[in-house]
Amino acid sequence: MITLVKQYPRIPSGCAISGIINKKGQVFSGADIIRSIALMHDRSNGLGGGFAAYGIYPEYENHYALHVFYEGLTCKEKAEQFINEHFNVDSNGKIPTRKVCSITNPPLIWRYFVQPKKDKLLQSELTEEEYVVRCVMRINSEYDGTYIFSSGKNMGAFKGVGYPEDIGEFYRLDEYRGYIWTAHGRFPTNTPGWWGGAHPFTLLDWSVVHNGEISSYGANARFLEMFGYKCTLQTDTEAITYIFDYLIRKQGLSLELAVATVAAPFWKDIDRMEPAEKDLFTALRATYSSLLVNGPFSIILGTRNGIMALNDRIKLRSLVAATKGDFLYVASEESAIREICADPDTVWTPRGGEPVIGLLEGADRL
Ligand SMILES: NC(=O)CC[C@H](N)C(=O)O
Repeated sequence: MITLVKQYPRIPSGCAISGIINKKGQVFSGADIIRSIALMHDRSNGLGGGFAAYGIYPEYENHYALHVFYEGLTCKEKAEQFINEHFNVDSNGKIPTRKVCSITNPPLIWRYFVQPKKDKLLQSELTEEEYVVRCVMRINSEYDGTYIFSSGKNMGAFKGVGYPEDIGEFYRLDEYRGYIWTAHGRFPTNTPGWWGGAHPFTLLDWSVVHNGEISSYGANARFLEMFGYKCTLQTDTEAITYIFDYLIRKQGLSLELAVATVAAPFWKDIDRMEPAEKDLFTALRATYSSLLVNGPFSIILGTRNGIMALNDRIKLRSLVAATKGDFLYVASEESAIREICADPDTVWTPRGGEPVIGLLEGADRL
């Protein structure tokens, strides 16, 4: 019999996430997070892998570390004109990589440690962070073949097309030391597997890795566009990163309220709340109705102050958490935690919509 249409198995729960924080801020190498995400190899399909690491650039802790993909040298020349016009570049170079057989056709991957040019910043009448965000958005939307995929301080994203353990090897992450590491193995849902589309998605110090699919992407992206965010990377997860930046940095919401916006309680639950709480949650849902994230998800949000893992309200994706001493671990599967922490103090599966927060000692908010 001739089969005209090849039937590929669809594995809707594919994608793996993992995250580790040492709450005392002690740094450790990327080897552990690579082992953890590698254990979940079969949850990805080789079309994306990536990591976010915090605390890795102590010698440049007051600089924004721009990690950039270029499709070629012409793109680099053009974008560098813009970068040099807007920033003082104190150091730059190729991000060190090693040859890995399975990683083919990488773009040019460059890193710049920069600070905004004082006069430009003054002229712009923006806060420093907003200035950086606008520059990132401008490059990513107006400069063909150029993508700034990381723009935080003392942190960095490392990502690409491949299995996550190979991407970790490629970027030599065993040679970096950070106090927070998050990782992602991708099984793309509706969009292409390309270098810019791999997770994490970052902006300033925010990073997000995500298992799931956002059915509200269009509504979310359109709302974000009104405030200068441009979703250019073709993966739904990008919008989640900008939503947290918008709600927490620009709107000044607490993490709890941002969570209540993204994974809002059901109306039937709001109806049963005490009057003051009911008013608050009603106002949140009404004001930010376009920022409700619909569809299945488990995510890990990273910032310099800690991590937060969160499931959609009805927990349509797996998420497990564990602690051991000063460490908090979160991952799609318990085995991925036990691979690097054989004997955790506590292990639990968080409920839908209930954030697991790992704060750095001394930090009062994420
Ligand atoms: N399978 C997944 O969880 C995919 C996550 C996300 N939607 C992506 O395409 O990258």
